[in-house]
Amino acid sequence: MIEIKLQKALNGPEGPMMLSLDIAIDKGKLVTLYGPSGAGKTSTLRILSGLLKPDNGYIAVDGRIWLDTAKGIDLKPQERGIGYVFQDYALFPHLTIRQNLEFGLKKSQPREVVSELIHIMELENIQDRKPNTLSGGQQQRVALARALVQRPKLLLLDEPLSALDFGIRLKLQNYLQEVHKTYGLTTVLISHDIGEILKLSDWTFKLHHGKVIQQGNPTDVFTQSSLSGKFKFKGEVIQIQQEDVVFVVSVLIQNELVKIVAQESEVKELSIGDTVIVASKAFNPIIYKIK
Ligand SMILES: Nc1ncnc2c1ncn2[C@@H]1O[C@H](COP(=O)(O)OP(=O)(O)OP(=O)(O)O)[C@@H](O)[C@H]1O
Repeated sequence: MIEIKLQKALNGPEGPMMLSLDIAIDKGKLVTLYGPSGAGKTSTLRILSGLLKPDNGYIAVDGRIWLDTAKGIDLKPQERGIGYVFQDYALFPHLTIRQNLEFGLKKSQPREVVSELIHIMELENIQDRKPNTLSGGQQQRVALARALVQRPKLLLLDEPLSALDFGIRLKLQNYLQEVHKTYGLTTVLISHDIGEILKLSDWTFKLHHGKVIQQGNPTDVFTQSSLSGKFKFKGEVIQIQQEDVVFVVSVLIQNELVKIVAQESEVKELSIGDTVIVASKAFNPIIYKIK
């Protein structure tokens, strides 16, 4: 169990803002922080890792106190047993992949830890290459492996997949799920991708202006609108074509092109490049297994 109580005055996007949290995370769970830019998600991870000092705070992980400002306890980042993965992979460019992982080994650790991670993360074929010869997805796989070298108790992931293509992101999500289970991690993930959150996480905290405004099972947190019988997707208008008396609007949703029949009154306000919501009354949705 991780207990987190903290307060930190921040310069929010609209002026001074108090990040104020009192939350608990069960051991072994993967939880997500979701919320608009500037809500305080990254600051929360930085405080958990010890990189940012809160004004007041108490953090205990499995009964061990990492931070207690009232008692003057504040463990250094390297004493906290944390793996941290950022959106940019931050690998050492002059080291090979294997060397990047070995760099993180503590003196007391056997080198086999690295070989095991190379195996689990399927990095065998690229272990002797330098980071700049790898794709973004491969580099992020390495960054994830590197974060696990020291066998952290807590894995912090700050939008690690958001810079990657949709297909690669799905694959990396599978790796994430795999290592989270294999290593019995407790993981805190920041994500803006609701599909990713639904797929990966056990619990979601919705943050706004430094406060948790909603928390729960992600299906409950994100499907309130679908209880009304609707489902909806966000997409970009790619093409608008007139066909007889109706119009066909092509909308790019994720990486799929969806054609929607619309009336003249509906397309009047639309232009190519607009971001739109495609919504439907889900009277009879069809579900296909794709994997
Ligand atoms: N050390 C600091 N002192 C004061 N203000 C800070 C500090 N670090 C960050 N901030 C401000 O706190 C606010 C919240 O930042 P934070 O990075 O935590 O938001 P976020 O929810 O992660 O946003 P995003 O989704 O854009 O990454 C921002 O307005 C930021 O400028």
